[in-house]
Amino acid sequence: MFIGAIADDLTGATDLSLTLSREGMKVLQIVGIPPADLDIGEAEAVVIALKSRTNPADEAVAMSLAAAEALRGWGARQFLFKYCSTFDSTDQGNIGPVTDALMAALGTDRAIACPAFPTNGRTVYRGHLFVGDLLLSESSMKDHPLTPMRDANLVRVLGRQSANPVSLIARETVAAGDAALKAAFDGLAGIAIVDAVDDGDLRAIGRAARDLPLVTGGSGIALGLPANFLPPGRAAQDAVLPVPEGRTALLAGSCSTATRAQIARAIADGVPAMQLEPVSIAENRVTVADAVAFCMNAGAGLPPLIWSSAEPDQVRKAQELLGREQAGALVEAFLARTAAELAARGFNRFVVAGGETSGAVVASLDVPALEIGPEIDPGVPWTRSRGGRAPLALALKSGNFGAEDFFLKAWRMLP
Ligand SMILES: Nc1ncnc2c1ncn2[C@@H]1O[C@H](COP(=O)(O)OP(=O)(O)O)[C@@H](O)[C@H]1O
Ligand SMILES: O=C(O)[C@@H](O)C(=O)COP(=O)(O)O
Repeated sequence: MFIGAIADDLTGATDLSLTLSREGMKVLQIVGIPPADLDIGEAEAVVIALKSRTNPADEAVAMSLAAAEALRGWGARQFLFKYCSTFDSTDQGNIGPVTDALMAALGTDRAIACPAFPTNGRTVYRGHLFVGDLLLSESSMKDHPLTPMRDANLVRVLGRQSANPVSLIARETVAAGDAALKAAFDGLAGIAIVDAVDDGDLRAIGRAARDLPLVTGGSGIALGLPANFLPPGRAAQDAVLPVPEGRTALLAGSCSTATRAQIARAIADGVPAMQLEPVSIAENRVTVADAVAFCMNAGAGLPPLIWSSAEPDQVRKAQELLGREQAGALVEAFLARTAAELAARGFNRFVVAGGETSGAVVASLDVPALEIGPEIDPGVPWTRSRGGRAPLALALKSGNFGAEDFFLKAWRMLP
């Protein structure tokens, strides 16, 4: 096994698995910390999907170290810590503490950090993260329900989270050729934010990172890594998919701008939709049984959508009443229980919007591992469950990814 990856959320893990498999690697994505005796078969990359992005830092560190230990046991030659392309974190963590802990566990004094994902508009220039044309701090990420991002200077952001020195390797060095970039990596002490504005930069970073024990970043950082290990000319892996006939449910807990637009579009296109609201859940005015009945009665046409996504003002109000974590946890648990009940009633295809939401839903569905299927939109593949009670097709969408017609596009791709 070549690349051992630890992803801090489930949609991030599928995003990364898609990139690695398109670059030719045989990828196995595991959900949660695996048993030590799990057979990884012929996998050349193993991606362990955690749900550690918003946990207390010590929990995230403990989970990540346990995942690293499993990957080490399978002989990983290089470790990759995957976090969000919008660097979702707080001053307490978890990108810094987890990177520090992995560096210590791997016995290395250096690592690079690059969340760039140019295909989806995330670029890093002079250490500043851009989302499209906006600085991170001016993008909708400033209002994220769990990890509001109000500083675009990643050297500063990571500097507040990490005990290691944090420096910048600027675009000039990235563009100066492989030898110059490798020399910069060789001379590094601590963690370097690395600029990248296009896929060419990411491939150059990948080549230069060949000997680094630990690489961290968004899925883009994986573009150039497989070629360091695979024979030349390896083609993209076949996308697997077919699942038995069954019903589809659409579940949305992401409050991102993209997901809200996708919900509006799906409703405009005629999808039967039921809106959730955290305070109503807390007061038992809406129950899982209501949501299940709604889906069961939705008829044989377009798939039903259960959604909680709200504008920043509404999210703030719910959080003031319930607490930030409690509001999120209530919605996550509601959608997760709804999915489990639906799975028991013949639904075997789920489209889920939101990283934390997907983590909660998949945890309730008994899915030990995932195989990567065809891409729906950049960074979002269909996946098929491996192991577990019954085969499921799962499209796990990062909140801000996907075109406006994502929900029905995903649904229409299934046989
Ligand atoms: N109406 C709402 N009010 C408050 N929090 C909400 C609401 N709807 C969803 N949430 C919570 O917001 C969080 C969204 O995070 P996530 O699912 O990771 O989406 P994203 O991929 O956009 O980051 C989840 O914890 C979810 O339960
Ligand atoms: O890197 C990314 O942007 C995604 O892979 C990702 O991690 C997004 O997280 P969520 O928006 O919480 O789904």
